Amino acid sequence: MKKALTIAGSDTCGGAGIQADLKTFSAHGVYGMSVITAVTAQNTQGVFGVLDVTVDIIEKQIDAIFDDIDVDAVKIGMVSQTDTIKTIASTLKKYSTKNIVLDPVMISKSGYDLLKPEAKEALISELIPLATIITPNAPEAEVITGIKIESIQDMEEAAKKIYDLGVENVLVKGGHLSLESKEAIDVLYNGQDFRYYKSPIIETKNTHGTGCTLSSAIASNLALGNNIERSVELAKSYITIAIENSFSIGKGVGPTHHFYELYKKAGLLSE
Ligand SMILES: Nc1ncnc2c1ncn2[C@@H]1O[C@H](COP(=O)(O)OP(=O)(O)O)[C@@H](O)[C@H]1O
Ligand SMILES: Cc1ncc(COP(=O)(O)O)c(N)n1
Repeated sequence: MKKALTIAGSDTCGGAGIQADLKTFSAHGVYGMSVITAVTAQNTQGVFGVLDVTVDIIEKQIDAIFDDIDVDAVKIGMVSQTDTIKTIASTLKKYSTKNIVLDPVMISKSGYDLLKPEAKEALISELIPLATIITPNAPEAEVITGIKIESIQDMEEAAKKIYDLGVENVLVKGGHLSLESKEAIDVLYNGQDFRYYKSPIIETKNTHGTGCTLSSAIASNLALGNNIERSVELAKSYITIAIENSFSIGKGVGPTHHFYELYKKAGLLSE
């Protein structure tokens, strides 16, 4: 059994964060484990409070996993504040951690700062160099690079600039861009060439946790032994099916669908 770890925040309503990651791992037939960095009180309409877990307990959670269990892939999501970031980086460095997928979560769809603005520098200097792949959406790539992103060319320029910060692969996601092509295009850069992952834009308000789901699907596929290009391709199909089958559970932005049978039917799972 392959094993994946998510280091992220808890989302009470289950659409994003730790909960989305564990559902995604399960749907891929990967055993899921979690290190909780922050507890949020949120629903489909907003985030109403955040309690940051102490750095001592974050370190102990990471040690508890790695001292005992082989981890095939790690996904990092909401990291909240500078001390949390420094602790995650220094603790992960103690172990020969492979396949690290970094989703640089900054602002929730409902507009709440899930990363304190002053912690951006630590995310760039401490976590980016550890990552196998980073998956910023367009606004996050803008914050990291200072480049205004309105086109595929802008995404490519930002991907190159982020690559130069020391990460092996960069996937700039285009879900937030309204491109003339009416496609959701993600751009992957590996330091040499670009690859483009496209799907039709699905008209729905229910996109809570799409970034969390995509990054944990990439981590699942890396854990299963796929290379980066194939893992991103499979994960893009997974998130597209998850959004196509998204649904309303409250009054606001609903979650995507993690149902094993859907992915099996689409031929996305090996068994
Ligand atoms: N309406 C949509 N239709 C199809 N794909 C989408 C849609 N919105 C986002 N995506 C895809 O979902 C994934 C997550 O993207 P995005 O929403 O940009 O991330 P985030 O949740 O981090 O803001 C990307 O692969 C993106 O292309
Ligand atoms: C704990 C946690 N992690 C990440 C997100 C981002 O998800 P979204 O961008 O869909 O709001 C979130 N809302 N909550």
